[in-house]
Amino acid sequence: MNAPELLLTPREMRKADASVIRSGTPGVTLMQNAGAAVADAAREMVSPGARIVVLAGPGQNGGDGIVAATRLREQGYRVSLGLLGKREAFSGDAALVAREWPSDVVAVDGANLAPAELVIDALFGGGLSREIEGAARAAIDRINMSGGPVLAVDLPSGIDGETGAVRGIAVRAARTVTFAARKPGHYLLPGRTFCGDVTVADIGVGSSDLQASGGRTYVNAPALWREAIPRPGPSSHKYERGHVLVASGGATRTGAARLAARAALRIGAGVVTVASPPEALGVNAAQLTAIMLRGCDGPEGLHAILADERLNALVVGPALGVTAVTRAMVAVAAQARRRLVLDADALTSFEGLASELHQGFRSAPTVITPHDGEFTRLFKGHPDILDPSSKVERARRAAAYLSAVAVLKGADTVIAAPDGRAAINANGTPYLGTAGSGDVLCGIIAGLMAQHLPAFEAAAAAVWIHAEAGAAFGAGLISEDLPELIPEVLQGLLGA
Ligand SMILES: NC(=O)C1=CN([C@@H]2O[C@H](COP(=O)(O)OP(=O)(O)OC[C@H]3O[C@@H](n4cnc5c(N)ncnc54)[C@H](OP(=O)(O)O)[C@@H]3O)[C@@H](O)[C@H]2O)[C@H](O)CC1
Ligand SMILES: [K+]
Repeated sequence: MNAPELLLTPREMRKADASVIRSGTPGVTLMQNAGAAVADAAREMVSPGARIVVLAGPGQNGGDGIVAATRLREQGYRVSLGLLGKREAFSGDAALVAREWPSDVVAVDGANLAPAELVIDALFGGGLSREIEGAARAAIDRINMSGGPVLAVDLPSGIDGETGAVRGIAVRAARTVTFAARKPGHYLLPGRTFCGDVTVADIGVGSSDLQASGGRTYVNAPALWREAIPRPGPSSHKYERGHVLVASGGATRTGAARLAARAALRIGAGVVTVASPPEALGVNAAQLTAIMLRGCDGPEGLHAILADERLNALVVGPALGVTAVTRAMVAVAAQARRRLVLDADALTSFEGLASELHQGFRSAPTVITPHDGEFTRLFKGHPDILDPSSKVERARRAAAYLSAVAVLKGADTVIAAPDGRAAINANGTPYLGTAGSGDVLCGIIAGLMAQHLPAFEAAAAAVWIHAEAGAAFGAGLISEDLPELIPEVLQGLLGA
């Protein structure tokens, strides 16, 4: 089985580098390896002898660029080197490799990009620390205007490796070669859209060095949770596969619960029940077959239903209304100590009241699934949670504060656990932005938790499966399609 792919922030990457250097490999060897990998990628992009302009910044990223320039020149390419700053200003390993460049250099603003068949962007990588202005900004502007392909070293210059943010301006690359491990900024938006194809070069950083970085952010992919997906045994009966209860909204707001319920059943929960307000029983009954139905009159009704201990996973929120009654439903669900998924109105009903949920979920696995708007409303008054510029960090802090897994939705959905693990999802499709899509996601999460997946694995698997189903369908997707697409995705995962 493949190991989960760890993503390292620039700070964590520096710790990994330090670990390599402690074990005896000099830093300049890492730089030589990095530059050689960039040169290899360049050779794949242009024909022999092509004109290549390398633009190098003042740090180690520039050093990698100079190594690549030197290699490519030796291999017969017509290479010119533009520096941001003076050649003498390089320090450390970059100063060592700068001495080996045998030809002239020009200032970055004097580099002529017009004849270049390839521009190698080595202005800034993991050391970018502020907004880009002045000569560097003008250089990036010219790279983007040049119209030719750009190969970025480690990160497209201007993209923050931790957050994926554009620090004022950023290079638009056709390809990015990064080293040892991808960075969150390669996956988080908008960074992802600037990178082109990203490849990871092995520069001699071993897996124990990567572990030494302390990184706990992963790409969300089956390697992270496939082993946890249950396969029913020969003697399993339906209640062993879990019983999900989905709370329905009133008579004109019942569709969300049915979407969640259908998804929970499709992902393998043995039994699924919709808990319906009395006035909505008719409309729900008319549209449910394999899914069971029970009348549920508000929080007291929910409390009474939960006397049945076989109900082991709950979905509360979709289309329930932003009201004190919804808050009371959440309180009943939390006190019932069942696996719990909270979305939509369950979260918005606690606008500015996250403190009422603080640690309320400690006793049972809980997942919250806000999009950005719901997240901002829920954590109003909590700058420590809302302010970090990294989406991963915001999700992580929310998870720690609530003792719940936080799924911060979007085109770059982040899943974070209270223990600090986080995953960034990358297989999404814009077609998932359709009414009811989030309700289906809640149902998949609850269906997996009902089958005893731990909350983080359930949430991460559900986000991936949901996205995979949406991407498989493509144009014309509506939420009703999503539960019906789950079997194929599941069969692909389980090989059955
Ligand atoms: N294992 C690896 O991954 C290796 C990667 N390598 C490469 O090293 C870089 C990181 O190198 P570092 O020197 O830390 O950082 P940078 O080269 O990205 O940039 C630092 C310099 O840039 C200046 N800076 C930062 N932001 C700006 C800005 N907005 N405008 C102008 N100048 C800026 C910064 O100046 P300070 O004043 O902040 O100090 C530095 O001068 C990594 O990306 C890889 O490419 C190694 O080669 C080996 C191993
Ligand atoms: K770069």
